[in-house]
Amino acid sequence: MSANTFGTLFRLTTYGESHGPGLGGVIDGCPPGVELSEEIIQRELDRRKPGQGSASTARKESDTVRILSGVFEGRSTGTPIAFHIANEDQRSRDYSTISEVYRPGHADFTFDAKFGVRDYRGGGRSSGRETVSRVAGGAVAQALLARAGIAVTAYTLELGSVRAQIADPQGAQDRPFFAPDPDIVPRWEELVRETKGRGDTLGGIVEIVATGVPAGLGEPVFDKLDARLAYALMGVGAVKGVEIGSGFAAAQANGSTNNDPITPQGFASNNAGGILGGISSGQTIVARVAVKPIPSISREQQTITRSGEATTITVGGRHDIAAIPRINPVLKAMTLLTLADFWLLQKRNA
Ligand SMILES: Cc1cc2nc3c(=O)[nH]c(=O)nc-3n(C[C@H](O)[C@H](O)[C@H](O)COP(=O)(O)O)c2cc1C
Ligand SMILES: C=C(O[C@@H]1CC(C(=O)O)=C[C@@H](OP(=O)(O)O)[C@H]1O)C(=O)O
Repeated sequence: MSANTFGTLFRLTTYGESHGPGLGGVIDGCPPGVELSEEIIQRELDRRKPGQGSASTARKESDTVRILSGVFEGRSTGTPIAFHIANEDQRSRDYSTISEVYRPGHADFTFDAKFGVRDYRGGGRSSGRETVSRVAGGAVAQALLARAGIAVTAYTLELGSVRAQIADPQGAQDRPFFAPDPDIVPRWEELVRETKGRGDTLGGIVEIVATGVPAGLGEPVFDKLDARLAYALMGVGAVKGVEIGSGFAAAQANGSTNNDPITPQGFASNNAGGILGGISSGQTIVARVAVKPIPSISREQQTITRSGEATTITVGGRHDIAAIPRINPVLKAMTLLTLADFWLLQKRNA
């Protein structure tokens, strides 16, 4: 399996760089008959595209998707679904300052260490722009899973250290900033303004909720559902931690409080986050992701040149202040791709 392919039965292969002609991917393994169109994929891409909200990069990309194969008269045909998204606003000349100098916190140093050649115009393959292909692939997984009643949502729980109250997680999907609590949005907007004014950036926590997942998805040993979900989510740039259910808080709990009592009517709580022994329990799956602050900051930082000499850098170009909320649909997509894979596996084994 190529390092650019995700999944086993439902596979996404992606290509493209931030400043190349475009990005895209191929979905292999989607059964025939799934309702699909450019509009259906575009709906998801529109949630991620740049230029929306005060935390977003000023780069203007319409992220218009073109389906090249695998869909006929509004349905998947069972053949590879290929899609392409053209880059429209590279303005690559803005990026000359990072050609010889490594940005602290970004992948410039490690990319050079690995490949010895780096397309310095923006983040290249390491750019968050690469996630556009994941969202398109996730939209295909969403269409497949909708037929089974499985749905995924992802919303901001914390921006910086300002936490939202979760009153209605299920209804959160279409709210501004993908926030479960609309009252928090003005406070977050103010935090973004103030942080941007200091030439700095923000991280946060995103919560992901999957409903309608039947009991039995996942494998008991190496391909545990929680392990594969963490792999999928950690594979997104800027993600630094993943927890399932009560997660890190479980370390301080007792068995008596952390266990979810089982009654004839079902589980009495959901500290497990919907997964026990690597297998879905039929409860709602809950994961949280820690997102680090954007590394490209306009404040002076200490670094080195490609030849190892000490220097400083003040990063220019067009950058997000926070990957949140644009990362939210990406995390949703990675969860959908993971679930689609396990769902097909379970159907095959049934
Ligand atoms: C949706 C999204 C948008 C991002 N926007 C930026 C950005 O504008 N500038 C930047 O320096 N990093 C941005 N990042 C983060 C970097 O891509 C990421 O930190 C980098 O690839 C290094 O990977 P790591 O943080 O996982 O180690 C973004 C990430 C995502 C997922
Ligand atoms: C363009 C997007 O976000 C980009 C994510 C990103 C990064 O380093 O992750 C850096 C910036 O772009 P560039 O690669 O040109 O420096 C952002 O604008 C996008 O998400 O569509």
